[in-house]
Amino acid sequence: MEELPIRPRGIRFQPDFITKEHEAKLLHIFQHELIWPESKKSGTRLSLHYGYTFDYKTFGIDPNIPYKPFPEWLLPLIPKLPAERGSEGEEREEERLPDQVCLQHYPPGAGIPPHVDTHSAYDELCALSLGSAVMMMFRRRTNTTGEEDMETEMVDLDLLPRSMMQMSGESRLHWEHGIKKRKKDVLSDGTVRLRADRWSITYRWLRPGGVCECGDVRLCDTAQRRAGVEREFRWKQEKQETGEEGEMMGDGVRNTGTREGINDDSEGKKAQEISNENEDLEHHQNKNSNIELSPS
Ligand SMILES: O=C(O)CCC(=O)C(=O)O
Ligand SMILES: [Fe+2]
Repeated sequence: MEELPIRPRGIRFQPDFITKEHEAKLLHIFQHELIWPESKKSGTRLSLHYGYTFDYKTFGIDPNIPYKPFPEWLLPLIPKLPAERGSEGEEREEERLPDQVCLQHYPPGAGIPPHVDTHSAYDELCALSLGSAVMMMFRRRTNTTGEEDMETEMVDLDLLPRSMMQMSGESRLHWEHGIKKRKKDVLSDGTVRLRADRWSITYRWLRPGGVCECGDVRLCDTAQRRAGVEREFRWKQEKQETGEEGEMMGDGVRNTGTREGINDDSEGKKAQEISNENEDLEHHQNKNSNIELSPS
């Protein structure tokens, strides 16, 4: 996968990871063979999970929820990462299967709030896009002269159907990413593009040791815990900064600045199939209730 010569650094991108014919077969499976969770509100993002389930008490995997094997259709879609992968340059096994895979359906108009996938839990992230193209937004906030004075840098990345993207380094740790809830995207040449149904497959590898050393107190849950950041501070702060509860935040939460990984169904009900509306809310609640419990 080639690294894109843009800010944020660390985005690797491979257009046409699969053929159009292969994509058509997958979309048929997604639409006619898979059983999706029921949507409480039409037009919201839905997800299905494969592999291990995240445990918010240990920040590792939940030993009580059985591993859900990858289905046949998923096997040829697993990205092969280079041996030197890893945002901190650690040695990794080559071609280790991802620990968690999340298939998401975005009806036109659906989005995902800006977030970083939890630093302590996961290292590498990849995402395959299928169906409609969509504009993903990367966002970085820097504190220039003081708390009150935040500078926000935004970069749009066009996620073309059949493309595989890897987020590593800066793009993985120090920038948030999200997809605006809207029915159209405006391209860099001014063209307005209508959205249609999109599916994405997110691949996550657990971070060995479950601790991130990046030190980014704004985005890293390990750094926040070490700094004793007040539990609710992050979203209070964000609200103050942006007054934002609008377009990007419409998925049932006020803020997912450090949105937790994925499936939190500790009661074991429909363990791998929950709507993202609830999912984001649960992530947030669990984040808040478990941040002190995590091992350092
Ligand atoms: O839909 C995508 O391409 C990315 C989704 C994402 O950021 C996530 O699941 O954490
Ligand atoms: Fe993400």
